Amino acid sequence: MRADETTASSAAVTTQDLTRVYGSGAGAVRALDGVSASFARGRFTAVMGPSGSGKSTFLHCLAGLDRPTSGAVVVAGQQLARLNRTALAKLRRERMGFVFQAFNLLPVLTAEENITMIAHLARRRVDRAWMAQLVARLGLADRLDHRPAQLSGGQQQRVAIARALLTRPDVVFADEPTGNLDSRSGTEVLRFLREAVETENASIVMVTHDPTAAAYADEVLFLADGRIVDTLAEPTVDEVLARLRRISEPS
Ligand SMILES: Nc1ncnc2c1ncn2[C@@H]1O[C@H](COP(=O)(O)OP(=O)(O)OP(=O)(O)O)[C@@H](O)[C@H]1O
Repeated sequence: MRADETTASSAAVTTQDLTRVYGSGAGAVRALDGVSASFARGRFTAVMGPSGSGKSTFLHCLAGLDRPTSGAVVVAGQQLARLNRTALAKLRRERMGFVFQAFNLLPVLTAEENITMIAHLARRRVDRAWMAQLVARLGLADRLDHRPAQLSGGQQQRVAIARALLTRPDVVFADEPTGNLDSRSGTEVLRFLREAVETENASIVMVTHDPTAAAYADEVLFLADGRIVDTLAEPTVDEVLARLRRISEPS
């Protein structure tokens, strides 16, 4: 356990009254409108909502990829708005992991080099035993010398997951991680993320449109018009669909 974890709350990420306004004047768009949320350590949370409800904006603000107009984001005990660019980049490298819909692997690097890239950037010694475990569990052992173009989409996403987990981040942000995958590869990815939560106490925040993917989470947050309008613990596909339908109905 890191020293600062002994005093930190059980939350991996918290937000307080998060607001993000794009543009100004009559054309201003309030993409987030006072979102306060807490993502506990060792929990898998899905963020859902209709198109334009603010999901991507929320994830980008949580991950320090976008600056909120007002309100606070705290990751690993640090308030992002108080960090300069260098400190924010360091925090992102060392304490956050990322899994994107488009995989975002470097094409010139092998699978192994992609997996270790963030650890190298963070000047961290690669934990070889942990890496071997990840690679074995993700079924990548015989693919480590391949470049991304030589891998299937599912394999590329599994490389991205190994990269995200290798540094044992405080939180993994996943943006539609199954959006580019067929259902079998998508299921493998979701099962692995679930397993990482169960066995490694990983904390995952995942934006998804897919109720099946959301059902792998411990909890679903529903956004509409930039606000949290509902939450669902221990989600099932049917209940997620019912809640989404309710949100989309005109009131
Ligand atoms: N850079 C931007 N400039 C202006 N408006 C933006 C910008 N990014 C997002 N928006 C607006 O903010 C609102 C929320 O967008 P956001 O992309 O966060 O929604 P979303 O729930 O992720 O949507 P989707 O499911 O379609 O990806 C939308 O009205 C969108 O048009």
